[in-house]
Amino acid sequence: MTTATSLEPLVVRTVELKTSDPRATAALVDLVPPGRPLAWVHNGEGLIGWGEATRLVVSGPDRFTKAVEWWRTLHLDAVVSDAVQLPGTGPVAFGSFTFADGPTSSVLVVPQVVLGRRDGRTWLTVIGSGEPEPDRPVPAAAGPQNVEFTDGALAADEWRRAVATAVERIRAGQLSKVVLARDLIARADAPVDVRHLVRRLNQRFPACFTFSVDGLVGATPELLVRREGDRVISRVLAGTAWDADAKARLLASAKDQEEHEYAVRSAFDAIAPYCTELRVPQQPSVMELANVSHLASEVTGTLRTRASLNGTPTDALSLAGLLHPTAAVCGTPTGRAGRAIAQLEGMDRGRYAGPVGWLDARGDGEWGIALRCAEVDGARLRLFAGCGIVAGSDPESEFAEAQAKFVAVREVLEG
Ligand SMILES: C=C(O[C@@H]1C=C(C(=O)O)C=C[C@H]1O)C(=O)O
Repeated sequence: MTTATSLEPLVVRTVELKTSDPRATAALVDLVPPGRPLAWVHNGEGLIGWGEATRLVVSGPDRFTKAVEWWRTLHLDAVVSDAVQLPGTGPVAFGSFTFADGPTSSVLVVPQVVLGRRDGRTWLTVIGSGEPEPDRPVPAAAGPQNVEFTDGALAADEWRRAVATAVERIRAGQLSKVVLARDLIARADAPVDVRHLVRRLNQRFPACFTFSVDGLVGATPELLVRREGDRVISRVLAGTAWDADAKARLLASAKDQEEHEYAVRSAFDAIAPYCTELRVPQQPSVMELANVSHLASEVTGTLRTRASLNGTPTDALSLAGLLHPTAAVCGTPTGRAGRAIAQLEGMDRGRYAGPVGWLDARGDGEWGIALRCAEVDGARLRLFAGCGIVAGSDPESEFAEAQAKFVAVREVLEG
């Protein structure tokens, strides 16, 4: 299924903001507009968007290729004046894609106004007729008062049993790894202001990518792919600990190293054919966050020219489509793991664990994996957390791991 709003040629203009402009010095997250804002912020830099010039809604196994084609047609027809010429200037689309190939909707949204920051430079892009953007930081948004949490699709015990079934299947040799997730429903006494979530997540997890796209809001540590020109990078995470000595325990844990290796291998294999060189560190490092720590590997490479690939697109979104789903969120082998997820989780993941990020007209962009996030629908939120299951997994500690991952969003909702 594909639907798109009008395909009138877009008129796009990017200008750099003077340092005297208050928007050039305000924190990006303080400028995020109310409603259903668009945002992608990391270490104080990134993009935020107002309004909607046009959108694509797409689903199915070819959702990525359809979206790439739609975006290509849209920006090729656009009339662009770009005085800044950096990744993220000129026409930009924010996107959030489903984990699964089913009928649930994925979206690309082209805002009317984008404010971007990189290397201390701030720019403003107006797309179409634009709409007035705030000329100063918006007052802080209040957090929700009373929030109640209830189980989502599976109660705690049912989910532990699903993990036990997965472990049995793995030990029986049916597959090597599967990532099982669960959802949690939160109800606040009034609609939740997304700006509050964005600001608090960014404050608590500055090294993560804080995102807000069409009601999906979170702070993910996992960068599926960043493309800048011919440079490509994927920060693969898998293997988690959350107690004292997490770092030493992770580096010494054979089970976590195994989980991690599957994820790195899947990312490497997906993009190696498109690269002239692709490097993987010999040993993973440890990424320490406020709630959990992960084994992490940065896979970095150089893309082949498009001509040498017979015209195969290697824009950031095409690469995200090739990489998705890595074994960090699906499993090994991919097909069997995907089927086990559909059988055992008892829910539709929606856009959780799918690619979320942005794309420009050069094909540069950043796509994270939508983790540590919630679908926000007024006063009701759906939170997600999952864990990689291998032969050595124990249902009780996987449950505790999922709880530790939920903390990211729970904390900003509760406090
Ligand atoms: C699936 C999630 O996280 C993923 C699974 C991890 C693991 O199993 O150790 C670690 C990081 C992520 O790749 C999640 O946060 O929901």
